[in-house]
Amino acid sequence: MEVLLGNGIFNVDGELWRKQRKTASFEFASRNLRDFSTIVFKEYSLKLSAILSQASFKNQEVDMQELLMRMTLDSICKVGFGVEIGTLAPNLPENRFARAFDTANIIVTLRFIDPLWKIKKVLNIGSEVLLDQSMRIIDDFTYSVIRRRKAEIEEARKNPKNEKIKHDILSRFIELGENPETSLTDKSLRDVVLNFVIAGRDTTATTLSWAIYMIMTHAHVAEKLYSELKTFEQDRANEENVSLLQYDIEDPELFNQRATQFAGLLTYESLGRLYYLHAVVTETLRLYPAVPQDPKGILEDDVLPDGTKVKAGGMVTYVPYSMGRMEYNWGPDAASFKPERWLKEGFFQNASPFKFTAFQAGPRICLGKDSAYLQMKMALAILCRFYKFSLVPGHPVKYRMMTILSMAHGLKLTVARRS
Ligand code: HEM
Repeated sequence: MEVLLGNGIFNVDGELWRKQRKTASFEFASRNLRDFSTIVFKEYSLKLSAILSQASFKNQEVDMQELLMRMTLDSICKVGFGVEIGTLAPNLPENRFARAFDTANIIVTLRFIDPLWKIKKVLNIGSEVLLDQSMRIIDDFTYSVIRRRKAEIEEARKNPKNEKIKHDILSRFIELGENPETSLTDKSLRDVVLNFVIAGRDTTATTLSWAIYMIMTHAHVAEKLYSELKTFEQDRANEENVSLLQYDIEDPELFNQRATQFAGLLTYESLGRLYYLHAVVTETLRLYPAVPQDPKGILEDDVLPDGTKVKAGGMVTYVPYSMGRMEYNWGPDAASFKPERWLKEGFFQNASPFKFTAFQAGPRICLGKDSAYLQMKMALAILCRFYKFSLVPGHPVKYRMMTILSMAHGLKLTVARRS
């Protein structure tokens, strides 16, 4: 994976990992990044809502997984390096960076099962040529953003009065790297940014796709969620002293205005009160963990706590997909989608990360978990409050066998507006 991930957090161990983990944990805990992400996630969820509204008026089918991939790519590029790449526009434009990024991601992953990839690389043929071309596009784009950000930060420093504080992860890493001891080269900055894009994009989009699939195939869940969101909306409107816009679902303009008004009531804190929604997302990840299996190399001979001997040079894989479905862990109804299992007297109850392993556990537990929940809850709150989804008859929902558990043929659905 070196060509794509370099020395980024995913791809390194030891000191290189420890340093990045420390800086990134600090950043992820910052209020600035959280507030900036909340604004970005809201803006892009509303863009998605506008596209769905248009599709519903025109009775068009949409591929929800594709739209969600566009939404999360735009969001992570904005949060990660402060750039608007605009793939979630109504005409669904092509974007060179986005295409190259998808191509490189697929080819690098397929190297795991293609014994000939090294030969192809040496001879510069087949998929390795395409990978090379894609990496050039990705690197050109990323390095040009890094240079631009550095110049902006330099310029702002000359004019302290005009200093616009940038909240994207890249700007923060550039600033943190100004201490000569921790100074980061452009290559290290490139690795940091691309690792975050990889970490935060497909994982969130596929989880949202599975969540919508679960919601539309479990009518009682859709209704419970809708009812939680309606109550929330009224409570928040009362708290903020705003009167909710009266609207007719046949009026596109008013309908979109109303969705925007609802989004205005969604804050980081208030999203924390949507326990049923939180349970729906978590139950989705139990059955459809975005990282379904997570292999690790063995450095030294060792004995696992249950007595299993493992040998240096081999591999151990923990499998969140299986662990999420074991009756031993979840009881006899382990195979059923039941968000209620996460609630006690209406409040969300977390499980140990060693039991619910979708985000890993221990020192390398996912750093973006809270950010992912923030984005997923923001998007689902708006979508499930204003739309009802139906699967296009006959559309096959099948697994795609890649590192991330996505749907092989996308998620084709029709959309109806809700009052
Ligand atoms: C549903 C969404 C997500 C899931 C299921 C998920 C899952 C995971 C898993 C399983 C790992 C461990 C990988 C390993 O063993 O090396 C991981 C690591 C990581 N995740 Fe996430 N992730 C999600 C979203 C995000 C987002 C949105 C971000 C950031 C914007 C993010 C940032 C990271 C980072 C930086 C690591 C590496 C941590 C380390 O190696 O120390 N993740 N994630």
